[in-house]
Amino acid sequence: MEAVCLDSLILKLHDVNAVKFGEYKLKTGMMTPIYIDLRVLVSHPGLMNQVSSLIYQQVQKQGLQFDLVCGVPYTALPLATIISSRHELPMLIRRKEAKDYGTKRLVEGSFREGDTCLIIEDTVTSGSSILETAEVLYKEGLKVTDAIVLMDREQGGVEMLASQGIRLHPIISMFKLLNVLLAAERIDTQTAQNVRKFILDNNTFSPKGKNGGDVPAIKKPCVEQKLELSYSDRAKLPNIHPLASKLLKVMEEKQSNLCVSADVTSSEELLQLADSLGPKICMLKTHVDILKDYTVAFNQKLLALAEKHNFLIFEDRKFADIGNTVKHQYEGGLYQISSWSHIVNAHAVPGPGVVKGLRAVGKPLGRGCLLIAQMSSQGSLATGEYTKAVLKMAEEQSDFVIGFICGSKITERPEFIHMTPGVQMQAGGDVLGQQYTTPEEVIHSKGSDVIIVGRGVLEAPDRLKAAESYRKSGWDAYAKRIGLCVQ
Ligand SMILES: O=c1ccn([C@@H]2O[C@H](COP(=O)(O)O)[C@@H](O)[C@H]2O)c(=O)[nH]1
Repeated sequence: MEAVCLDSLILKLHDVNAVKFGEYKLKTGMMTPIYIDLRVLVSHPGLMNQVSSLIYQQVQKQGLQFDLVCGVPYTALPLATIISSRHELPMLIRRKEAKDYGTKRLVEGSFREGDTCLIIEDTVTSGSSILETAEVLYKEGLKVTDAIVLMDREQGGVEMLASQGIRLHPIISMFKLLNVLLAAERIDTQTAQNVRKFILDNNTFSPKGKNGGDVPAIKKPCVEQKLELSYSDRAKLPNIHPLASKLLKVMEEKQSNLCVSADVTSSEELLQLADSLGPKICMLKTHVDILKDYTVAFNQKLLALAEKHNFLIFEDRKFADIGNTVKHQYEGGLYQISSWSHIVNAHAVPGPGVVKGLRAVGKPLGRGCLLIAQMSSQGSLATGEYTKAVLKMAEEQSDFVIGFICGSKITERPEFIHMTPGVQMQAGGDVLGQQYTTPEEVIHSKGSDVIIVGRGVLEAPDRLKAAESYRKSGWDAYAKRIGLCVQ
């Protein structure tokens, strides 16, 4: 399969007038200064092949598992057809309207109830077209967990679909497109600024408010008006948890939103890592139970290094039992986690009692907890309604829950900190189902606050150099997210 360079593809799309600047009306009725018209692809078979290759590369990168593909009618139909034919993947065709003769089916093709269907789309604004297709497929007994889109206008489609339990994997973001066209002098700075402002001001996703009512659509920072708070602004919020405030201050001071996941099995190596990478990180994450030579002295040494280099310790214990049991697991046993780890995390599966149990031990010590709202591993069940329930649980115990382990921002409440594992410089995955996203994607596009990096640093030939690259990449992505207003 040919390797497709994203930047040159963007320029080619511009060449064939698939990217238009002016005044256009979207499906939603909204007027837009940029219109992506991928219908023209049918007149450019070479380009159509390249786009199809890129979509399939993304399917592979994400390690998606599915039984069938289905293109959203009509523009994505030929794309899905090419992918289906080239890779021998069975395809379905969704009809927009049923025929009034014959089988009257809305979905053409053979499938079994319970089969998983990957949706392929050309452009996403709100995500409603993908959802409409998914709903038709659901009615036929099919499952839809993932969708791939060539062009994401970054107006809330990813978030809306995530709220419905569908992971959307975009290939080109609106901001990437603008940057490439600007760098190639296809558009001027003013045009790029106008489009950016339009995109940031017109997010279509309105999550349901606490009482079930609509809340305003998510707003991001815009060119003239700063809407998103910086880490240091958030640290000063009146009702922020003191530990979350401390973390945000550390992040700002060290210009680091990097948490290194110290997944090594020797105490000495872990302490050496903490000492050498300490200046680069805001947090060190441990799995204390993988140490083969753990002693109580280890805790004290780690705490001393955390003070020396001003970082927090996060024991990734993933508590998941009834309140009474997690209390013991947190406070006692061999590891006495509450005595040295500033932050722990928990699954919400047992219900609010798990947080109550941890809180009983951790709150008097000034500790904090992250709830696992989503996971980076392939096929994770922590999606959709589950993620929403986790958010609700956090809101109800925000005197102890300081944020989330998640793939992307799940709430606009600035007091909560979003931390994302599964980060490497190259998107991809491992053979055991881990899925990687880049720092830029996690912080800039997905709106998370902290990148958690393990093997990206640990397996690098020079760990310090790698940690510095991740620190810089995560920080630059944050600066870009926040700094749009001060350009
Ligand atoms: O959803 C999750 C939750 C936790 N993790 C943990 O983060 C690190 C990631 O290590 P990499 O080497 O960067 O893959 C690891 O400790 C996991 O237990 C996660 O990956 N995904």
